[in-house]
Amino acid sequence: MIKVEHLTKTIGDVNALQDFSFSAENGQITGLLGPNGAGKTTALRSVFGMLKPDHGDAIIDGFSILQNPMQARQQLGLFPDPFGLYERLTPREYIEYFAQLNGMNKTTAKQATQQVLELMKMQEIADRRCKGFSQGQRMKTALAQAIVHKPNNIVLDEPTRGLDVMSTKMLRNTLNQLKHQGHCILFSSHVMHEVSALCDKVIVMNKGKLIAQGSPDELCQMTNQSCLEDAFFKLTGTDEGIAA
Ligand SMILES: Nc1ncnc2c1ncn2[C@@H]1O[C@H](COP(=O)(O)OP(=O)(O)OP(=O)(O)O)[C@@H](O)[C@H]1O
Repeated sequence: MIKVEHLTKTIGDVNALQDFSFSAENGQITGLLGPNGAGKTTALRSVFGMLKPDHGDAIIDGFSILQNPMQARQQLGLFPDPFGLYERLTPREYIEYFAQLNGMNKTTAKQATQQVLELMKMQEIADRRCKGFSQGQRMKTALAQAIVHKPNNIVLDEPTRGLDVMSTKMLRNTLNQLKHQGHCILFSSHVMHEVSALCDKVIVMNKGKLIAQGSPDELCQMTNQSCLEDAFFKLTGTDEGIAA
């Protein structure tokens, strides 16, 4: 479970986060939805401890990212940009390396890597260098790296950006599987249909602030609209950043 408590961050002249609080529960997919510049990435970077807020904290499975950063980070899997993979490594080498970075010894890391390669059905590409991989193969490698240490919580910043239809579908299926296994999944997006289709809970933010939260249906009811896109428009007063 991820609890974001009163995050506040000013960057230059911009109030990127203003007393921003929400929680993402286990066994649910929580979407952070907001127009361009709303503060989604800043919030997720604060959750991961890459950015120090001026005020507030993020608590991951009971560990404060500020007070206990090591323990808090060990409960988190961060989905990296699938286009930024180190191309000279094979998925097995890549995933094993990250398993060890997350505190596993060599033997345990090898076993955990084999398990995740099987889970993601990656045996055929496990020992090929990532150079020349398709989008789907890159996405699988990136996701496998994020979950190899079996983190309870998985954080993804605009995970489908640049992915083709097949890779997006594969990612959605995997996120749903992880949710059913009880993981807490938190991702940011401004793609409405993706958020509608995937999320149990949607956190709508704009200008660094929480605007509304609830299931897609609840947000529609709250605003008297029939689809999330219209509800979002009503809540934020903008259609900026809405992607088809
Ligand atoms: N390093 C920085 N320097 C200056 N301003 C920044 C910096 N990082 C973020 N900001 C500003 O903080 C605000 C929030 O940015 P953030 O990237 O968190 O938004 P976002 O919701 O992720 O946007 P997008 O959907 O466009 O990626 C924006 O106004 C942005 O310009």
